[in-house]
Amino acid sequence: MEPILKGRNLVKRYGRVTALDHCDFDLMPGEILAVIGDNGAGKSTLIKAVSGAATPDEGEIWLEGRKVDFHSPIDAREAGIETVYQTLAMSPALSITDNMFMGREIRRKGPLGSVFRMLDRPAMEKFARDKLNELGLMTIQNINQAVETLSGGQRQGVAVARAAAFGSKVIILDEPTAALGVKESRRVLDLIQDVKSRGIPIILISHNMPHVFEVADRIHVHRLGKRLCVIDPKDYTMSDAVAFMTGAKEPPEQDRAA
Ligand SMILES: Nc1ncnc2c1ncn2[C@@H]1O[C@H](COP(=O)(O)OP(=O)(O)OP(=O)(O)O)[C@@H](O)[C@H]1O
Repeated sequence: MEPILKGRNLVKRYGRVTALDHCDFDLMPGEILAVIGDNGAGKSTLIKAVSGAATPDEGEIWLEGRKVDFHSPIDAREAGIETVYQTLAMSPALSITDNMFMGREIRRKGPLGSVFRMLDRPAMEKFARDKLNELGLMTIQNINQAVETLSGGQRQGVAVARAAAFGSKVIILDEPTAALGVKESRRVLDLIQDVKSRGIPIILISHNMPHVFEVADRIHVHRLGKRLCVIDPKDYTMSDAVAFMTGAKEPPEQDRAA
């Protein structure tokens, strides 16, 4: 099976710091791939490279077997890679519906839409409601409620629903549970599984080992700017993973990345 998203030999330097040092990366279709690593290992830089937020100095990125060259997050988004950052890009004062669309609004049919740019609000509200429903997020009562009135978990839910709604091929979640309580984290983990069950692969960056071990199919361990190994969470303990991450222990040969 070919990876849906693949990085080869990625290098990114910031002055004297090499944040990515000939790094490889593979996301397989339909999987949840966790990316773990110590602070400063280069996880965010890797994610920025595959999501268009940073241009690598060297190396190649392939999406569905085609080489891609992203110059901005918009390029990546248009190609089907949606990133949900911990600091959610949402407008708190706007409604859930408006936040779901942001730049992709449905216009009225005919000249009212094309000339006067009038929005088809009923269609937008229906779409938003359907999408939240599909993902079991209808604890949200009112689709026209401002996002600032939602709980942290619900906001994360809206952001993930937005990513899942627009035909994404890959969803990247950066520390989705970091700011959440136990119950809200639970909801977000369930939501991640739901998105996976729709066939959309997910890259999950997280420092939370129990969460990683609960949902990930494979774990990419990042150390010193590159992929050290990829492990199956069923074969290792959380303390093994942390030991690989920090360099306290070396992974066995068969799991080492080339
Ligand atoms: N814009 C930048 N300018 C200069 N140095 C940077 C920049 N972005 C990242 N770095 C450096 O690159 C290295 C990798 O950083 P990165 O943020 O990718 O690590 P990380 O694994 O995501 O860390 P954390 O878990 O702490 O978020 C670090 O040494 C960091 O200081």
